[in-house]
Amino acid sequence: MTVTGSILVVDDDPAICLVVGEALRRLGHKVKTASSIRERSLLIDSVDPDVLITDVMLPDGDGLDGVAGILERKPGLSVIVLSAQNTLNTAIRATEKGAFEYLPKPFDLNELARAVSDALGAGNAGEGDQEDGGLPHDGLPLVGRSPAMQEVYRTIARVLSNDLSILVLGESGTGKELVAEAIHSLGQRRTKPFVAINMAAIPRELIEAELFGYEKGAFTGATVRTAGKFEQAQGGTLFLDEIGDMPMEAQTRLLRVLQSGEVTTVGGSKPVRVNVRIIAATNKDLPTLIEENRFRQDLYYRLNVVPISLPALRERREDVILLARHFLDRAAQDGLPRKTLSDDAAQLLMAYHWPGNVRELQNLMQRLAVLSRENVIAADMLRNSLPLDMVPPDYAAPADQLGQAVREWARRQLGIGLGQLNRSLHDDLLAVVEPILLQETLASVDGNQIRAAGLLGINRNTLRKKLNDYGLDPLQMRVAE
Ligand SMILES: Nc1ncnc2c1ncn2[C@@H]1O[C@H](COP(=O)(O)OP(=O)(O)OP(=O)(O)O)[C@@H](O)[C@H]1O
Repeated sequence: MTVTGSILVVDDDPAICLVVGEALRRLGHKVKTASSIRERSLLIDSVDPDVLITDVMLPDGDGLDGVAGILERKPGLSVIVLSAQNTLNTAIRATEKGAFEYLPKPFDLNELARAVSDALGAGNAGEGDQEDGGLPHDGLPLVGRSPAMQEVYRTIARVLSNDLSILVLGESGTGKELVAEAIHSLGQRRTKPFVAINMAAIPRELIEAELFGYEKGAFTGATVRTAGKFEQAQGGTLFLDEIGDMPMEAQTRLLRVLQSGEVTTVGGSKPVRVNVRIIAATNKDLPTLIEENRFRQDLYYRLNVVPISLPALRERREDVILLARHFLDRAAQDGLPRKTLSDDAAQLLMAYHWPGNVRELQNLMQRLAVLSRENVIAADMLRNSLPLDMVPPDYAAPADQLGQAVREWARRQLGIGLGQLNRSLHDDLLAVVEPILLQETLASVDGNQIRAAGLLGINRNTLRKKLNDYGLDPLQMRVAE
């Protein structure tokens, strides 16, 4: 049975209030709406909602400010935050303020409905410390606004206030170490050390000595007692990179340390208590390694308490340009000449397969910042720098491809005699291509209808009407800002 409740929706976009309000009412909830912080404050006591859904950018201020205060007065309330900013920063702030859920715009109505129903089932389950913990929000390291990255940000925000073990998964160069550093530097252990060790980069026979330390004389060359990475990370975070490459014997020892919370150096006998948060990472498929008896299942369960999967760059092409510009900006901050991307270069970057993921993109941008003589990086320049076999040969002529597709479509329609039916071929074609154009444009500006209308060269009302005419029912599609 679905639990229903009373909900206050706060958003300055009347369309969102309308759409969200309607959708929730249809599910049996009682809904009131407000368009500003002032109105929210006026209604919060009279409506006394079970769930508050609030936007962040409101006309009279930041919608997150004041949330902690509201929760203090109404501890049973659950807050769902909506935001078009889609950054790690917003996800973290929302969690810190005690929000139950954070939904980046454009969001899916089903997702919102599920969040509301979870919130009603749970009461306020916000894990935040209800106050601005003074975290270093500026210069957050992770760039990217794709839905997949937003999921990553949400998980990061949820693990900052606890010590759960994290397993970061993803291809090489997707940012696994960066995620580990972000969790450390934003979390409660940030004043203590962050120590990283790469299992694939250390000779197998030295891994245990590196991890657990060794006593003087434990082996040839051990001239002084040396603390291992566990001891070095005392109080902080230990990042175990390429964990899939760890030899079996070392895995057994690692498991024992994790279970007992104590390390004994190689050649030593006195255990030392250690308090470290473990973040492991791998680009290998650990369940397969377990089947092949190359990875311990019990260790896997211990490490994989919270998995974070980083998508390959080719699976989030919408982040490519954002990242490319970020790396060009960074190069400029480092004193290199400021470079920008031409439109065709941007298209080529989006079309490329990026086997080396973000690292490959970063290296390419740094190289171009140094080598390119022009201030605007052109596609030709990229063609010389990227392995050509990886670039789709037909990328350069999207307009030609579209023309060819239209030609084939028109011939097919005419061939089956549609012209004699009482229908308009012109409207039929528009009905195929225009919704795609509208949706893609909206998605590229995070659902902001004003900006989308600007890019399309039509006014906002026309855009709204078209969305309506094409049956792009805002109730069915992702909600725009
Ligand atoms: N989302 C991102 N925003 C900004 N920079 C990023 C992002 N992801 C990765 N990078 C940069 O790309 C490079 C590679 O990232 P990182 O070393 O974290 O990847 P990795 O997955 O740990 O790679 P490997 O598996 O090879 O160790 C780094 O210089 C990192 O700063």
